[in-house]
Amino acid sequence: MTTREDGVVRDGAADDSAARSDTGTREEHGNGETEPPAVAVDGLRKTFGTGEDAVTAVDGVSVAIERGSIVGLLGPNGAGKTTLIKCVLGMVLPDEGSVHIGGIDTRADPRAAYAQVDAMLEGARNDYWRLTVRENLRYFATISGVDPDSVAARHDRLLERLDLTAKADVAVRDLSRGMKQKVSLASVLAGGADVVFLDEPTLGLDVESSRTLQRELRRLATEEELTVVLSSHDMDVVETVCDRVVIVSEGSIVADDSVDALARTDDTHTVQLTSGDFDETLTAALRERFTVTTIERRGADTRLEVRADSDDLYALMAHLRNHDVTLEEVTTVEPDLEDVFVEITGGRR
Ligand SMILES: Nc1ncnc2c1ncn2[C@@H]1O[C@H](COP(=O)(O)OP(=O)(O)OP(=O)(O)O)[C@@H](O)[C@H]1O
Repeated sequence: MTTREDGVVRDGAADDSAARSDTGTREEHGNGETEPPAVAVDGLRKTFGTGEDAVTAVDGVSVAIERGSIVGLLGPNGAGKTTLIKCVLGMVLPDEGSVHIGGIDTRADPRAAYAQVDAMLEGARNDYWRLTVRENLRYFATISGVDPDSVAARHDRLLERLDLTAKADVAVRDLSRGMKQKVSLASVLAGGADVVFLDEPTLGLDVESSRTLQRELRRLATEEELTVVLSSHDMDVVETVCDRVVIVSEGSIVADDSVDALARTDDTHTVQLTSGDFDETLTAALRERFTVTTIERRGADTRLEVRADSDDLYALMAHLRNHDVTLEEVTTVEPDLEDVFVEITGGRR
């Protein structure tokens, strides 16, 4: 494994089947054989400090991540995402629990377990700025234990797909911030790792570059079975690129499902109500009693946006009936990941 954060290098090692174990869920394959998950975390716990100052950053987390999937790790600031990732990568020693990568116990045989893992933990700052883009890819392939000549075609493809071909022979220090970020990602992928951990990979990227990067991650997951664990505060990125979302709050997993399934479990609805009968007194009364998020004048009409669970919605409609309000239009807004996240984590970002 090579992490871009601290320069720690654990190069590839011979597979040690003695270190493989059956811990963690195994995936069924068409031929009836089972394959261990790409990453299996079981009962992971980590507390920093002692006594009154103790902070339990990871509080008994268990999760299995299947091969070829992109999993988004979300949570408010301080939820424990970074600590969890660092425990999985062996950069922080957990107090309890186990981590298996491709079925290999990371404590029993860390070299074999981490041989196919790479990570970008702090964006662009870990590339070698004096080296060109292509030299960086060759360097990171080499320290992953791969002969760079054997993956030259792969590097060309990566550069092309990330719109970096024209910059291949330019020193990284002469690139824009967004391009440096893309070089960082290309470096993480340069050695052909099976599992990559990406912390805020799209931070600072313009919309086009962010989309390019998301497309490439999806392609690698679908075509090459790359497994990606991606932590981000950008809900749109997570919603677009991830197969599955794991939400962490106060050290524990509070939700773990596909974006669609999470949206379906959200009992809070956003409704837009348009009427010519919303005068100031009625609007003030509604704001007092319900969660009115937007008030918009539209000619003679007013449109209110209200967030309400089923009980509130019933009470709201009764209230409007009692005040003889004629509704011109009622629209229900489908909850997006942001709504679900706010609901689950109590509004913390
Ligand atoms: N080395 C450390 N020593 C003491 N406390 C720590 C250490 N690292 C993290 N913590 C604490 O553990 C908790 C979880 O922090 P962590 O960085 O894992 O959260 P996070 O979800 O990654 O947050 P963010 O989204 O802000 O990056 C926080 O309360 C943090 O202050």
